[in-house]
Amino acid sequence: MNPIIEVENFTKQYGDFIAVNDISFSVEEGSIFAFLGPNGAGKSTTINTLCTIFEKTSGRLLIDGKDISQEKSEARAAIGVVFQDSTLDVKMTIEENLKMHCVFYNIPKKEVEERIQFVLRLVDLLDERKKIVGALSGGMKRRVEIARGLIHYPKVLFLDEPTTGLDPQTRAHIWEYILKLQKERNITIFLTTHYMEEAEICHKVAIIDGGIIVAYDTPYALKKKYTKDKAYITTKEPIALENILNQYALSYTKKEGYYRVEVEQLDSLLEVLSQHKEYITNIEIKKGTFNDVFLEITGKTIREGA
Ligand SMILES: Nc1ncnc2c1ncn2[C@@H]1O[C@H](COP(=O)(O)OP(=O)(O)OP(=O)(O)O)[C@@H](O)[C@H]1O
Repeated sequence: MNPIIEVENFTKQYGDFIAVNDISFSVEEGSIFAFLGPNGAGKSTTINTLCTIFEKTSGRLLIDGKDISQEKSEARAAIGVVFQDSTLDVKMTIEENLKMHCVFYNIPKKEVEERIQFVLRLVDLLDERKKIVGALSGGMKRRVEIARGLIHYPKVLFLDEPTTGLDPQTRAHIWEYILKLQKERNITIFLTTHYMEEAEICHKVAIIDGGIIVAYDTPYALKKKYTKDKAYITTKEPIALENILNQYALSYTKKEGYYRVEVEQLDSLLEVLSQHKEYITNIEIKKGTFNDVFLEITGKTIREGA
């Protein structure tokens, strides 16, 4: 697969403050990539630089093979952006907002209607096109922004925290559109998020903390590397269970009414269970979560739900 975004040794300083510190990564064409990190980690700085809004301090950033500093307009033509804060004109209709964007991108007049229909169909807003944006719900506004970000048919869509501030049902809907875009249109999606479950849906995730990429891989590989499954065992013979756990060198914590066992070696756990099976009254195995990944790597939990 082709990398459509290439970032090499990117650094961004605000005065003396280094907001992003020498990061490198690439994003494959047609994939969904998440930049996951807490407040102030450097996500918006990176996205805004890639979108040619901020100037880099140093490094090389390419979009669709175009250097964003030297071939700014070519790079811009390849990207669509949905910002954290709405930039729609609330006094205008959906259609008028989109038409204004067509002018901005020099879209030939004869193509405007076809494009408006195309992008509004993608986000299921075709019948609402005459509605004033100010009267729409938060979720609908976000969908209009996504439609607007697609009107010039970009190869890459940048979404800065696309679902922040939306209720869970609306968030799920926005995700339906994101997945549809990627699947049906092969558009590369680059999004920032602080929601763990959103990062989990993406093909690749880069975890950024304090301006540095601290991990970069598929969600599956990150969980495999940084988390351990846990077994929750309830027994009629606690002392016997402790003895076997010690014998197989499995770490455990005694809790009120059950034992929490770190599953370092599945073989060892299976041995323990088979030797102790007549006393076990309940067992539950929990997989490691993305929260565990983040905690393991950064030593802290990420702000959720903001
Ligand atoms: N214009 C600026 N001048 C000075 N410092 C800035 C400026 N913009 C951002 N910063 C600082 O750079 C760091 C990274 O900020 P950035 O907005 O990129 O983080 P973020 O990960 O996007 O966080 P959030 O989730 O809050 O948007 C933060 O410490 C922030 O205070």
